[in-house]
Amino acid sequence: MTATATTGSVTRTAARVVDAVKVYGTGDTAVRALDGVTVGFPAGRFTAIMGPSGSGKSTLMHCAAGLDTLTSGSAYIGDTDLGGLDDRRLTLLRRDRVGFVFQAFNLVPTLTVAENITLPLDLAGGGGDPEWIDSLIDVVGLRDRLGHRPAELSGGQQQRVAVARAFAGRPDVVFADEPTGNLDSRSGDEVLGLLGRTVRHTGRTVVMVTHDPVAAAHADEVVFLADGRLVDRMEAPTADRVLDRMKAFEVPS
Ligand SMILES: Nc1ncnc2c1ncn2[C@@H]1O[C@H](COP(=O)(O)OP(=O)(O)OP(=O)(O)O)[C@@H](O)[C@H]1O
Repeated sequence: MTATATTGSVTRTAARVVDAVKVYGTGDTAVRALDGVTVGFPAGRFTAIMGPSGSGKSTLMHCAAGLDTLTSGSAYIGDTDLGGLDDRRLTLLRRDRVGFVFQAFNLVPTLTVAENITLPLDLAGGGGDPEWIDSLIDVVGLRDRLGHRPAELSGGQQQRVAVARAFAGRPDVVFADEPTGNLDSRSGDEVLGLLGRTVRHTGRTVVMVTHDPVAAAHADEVVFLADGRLVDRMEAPTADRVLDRMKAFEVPS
């Protein structure tokens, strides 16, 4: 088991990368998007990845989630080394052990809310755990909308469906990439509160990329990237403290 010793307790790591390097392109045009990042995302916690534009946040998330491969170094989901998996096994791992929430809600317009939530499980040929899905529907507050189609929902409600879908298969970790990018601040706040509640109520793990200090403040911990490197971690963040930390990245003019 992957375990990180912390003071007085042992924290399991739901996902981690070790010495992660990602280079896009070759020669003069090569970009070193990740430059030797080692970071673990503790199980049962909500972690935000922050950093200036181009610092490597999305690249880190994509490589940690098995959506993209590292140039060198290793990425693990639990104890599984993603580098050791062929395409088929990687696809199965993403399907069975990882959930995703994207900025665009990516719901199927012709399906109802209930059908969208269970779609990945239905495609996998399972049906999932009905009790778990039932409790998720309450956590996301969509019980009275189950027969609606996405077009009949607000943006915030659609993202709540996407959150329920991401957790439906009881994944080890849910990766969220700017999940509030398409929402007004009130709906965004609701979705972030929901991600936090789901982590606390279910003991699942969320890793979220954001550039918004207010969004990051919903997380238990923030990790900061700059120029493809991990430069800081902050426990119990507040929007003001995150903003102050981000200001330190700005180049004085
Ligand atoms: N497919 C790609 N091909 C070439 N370069 C890329 C590619 N994807 C990302 N990059 C480069 O890698 C670096 C890191 O990009 P990444 O998208 O991970 O940063 P980010 O912190 O998520 O940025 P943002 O906040 O603007 O979304 C940037 O310099 C970017 O231009």
